[in-house]
Amino acid sequence: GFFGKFGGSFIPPMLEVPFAEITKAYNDIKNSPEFIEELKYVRKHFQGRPTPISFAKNLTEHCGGAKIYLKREDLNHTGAHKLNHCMAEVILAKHLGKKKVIAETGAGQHGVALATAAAYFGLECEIHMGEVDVEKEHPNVVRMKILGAKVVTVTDGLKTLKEAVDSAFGAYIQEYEEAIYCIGSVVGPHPFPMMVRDFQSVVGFEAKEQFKEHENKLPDSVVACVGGGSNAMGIFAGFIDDKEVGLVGVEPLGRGSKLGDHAASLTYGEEGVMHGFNSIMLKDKDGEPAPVYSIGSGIDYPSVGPEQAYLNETGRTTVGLCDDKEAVNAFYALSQLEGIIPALESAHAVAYAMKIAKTMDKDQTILVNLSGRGDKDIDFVVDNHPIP
Ligand SMILES: CC/C=C(/N=C/c1c(COP(=O)(O)O)cnc(C)c1O)C(=O)O
Repeated sequence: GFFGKFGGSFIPPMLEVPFAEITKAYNDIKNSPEFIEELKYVRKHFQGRPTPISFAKNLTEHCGGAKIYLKREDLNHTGAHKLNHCMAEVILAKHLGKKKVIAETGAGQHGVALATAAAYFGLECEIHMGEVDVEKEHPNVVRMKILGAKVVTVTDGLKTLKEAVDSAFGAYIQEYEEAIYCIGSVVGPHPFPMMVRDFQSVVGFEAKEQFKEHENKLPDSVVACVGGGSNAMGIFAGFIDDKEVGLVGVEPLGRGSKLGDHAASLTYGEEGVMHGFNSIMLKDKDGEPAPVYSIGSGIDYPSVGPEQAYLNETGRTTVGLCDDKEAVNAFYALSQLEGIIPALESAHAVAYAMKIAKTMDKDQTILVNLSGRGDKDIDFVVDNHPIP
């Protein structure tokens, strides 16, 4: 369960057996024809996969350099990439005879996706969400409830994503016999980072084939925003062995580089264990997870997936930065130039692509993982950042 020195499973002894069960069940089903067939079926007939790759012609001309392509995970059912792992996590939960799934959510996309998968497969769903995010991503809270999920509002600490994970894990520990934790990204104790990356890899495999239909070659750069790292690992999966393809994870610089004003874990963090895994995390002076901030509720997380940390340390991936202002600018630019309203998280990847496109030749190409749509963000953005 390690990626170099990163990853592992730092969990209380009482969870050793439940996590061993999850790991065994996953290893049992991941190559079984039934699991593969069921996942293929729900992806095609329920999620609406494959999602297209769109050439952002107007955005490309606006930037005046490399051609920008978008992998449209905003068109995946529920409006983000999250359903790719939630459907698989709930199939695994059923295989383990679980009655209930528990998770955290920040942007509410993972919460909506898990509630959707739980409704589809007939399981109970409990989502923990920071009070700040309950307010800010209100449309997604309403969707979770309509879908039959119980939403637990978390009022500890900063009342955002990190606290939602703490709270959800605490609830899971109380009922790990009949429930399973369905984590929202490539984070957490082994086997979660591996499992979620496997479940998201469909995005990268689709994208590699689709991109060659557009350009008859591979992209020069693949760009994705990084919160925990699941949408990035998913699209990177299709290109990881093609060394000529640059892989860029974009971290949120929020209000600036002062600790507490951003969530750029790989850029400013150091090695440390939190939420059951060793990775590169932002620490306060006591070595605890530092306060973090981003305009994107799904990327304000003080650590990052262990595989992401490993790929960055070995130089296979590089890190880009995007602050709130650039993200809002990209949110409006993509909307007004391409007719696509992106999630604020995804807007970080779009903003970075816009930045590097200008420095690249017109025959070069950038593929952005457009991880989600911005419906959840429209009131917050318009209320705080007037439409240009
Ligand atoms: C699990 C906590 C993260 C959430 N969302 C993260 C997110 C992210 C960042 O998550 P990762 O892909 O795992 O880095 C990117 N794009 C969209 C549309 C997102 O909603 C959530 O709760 O919905």
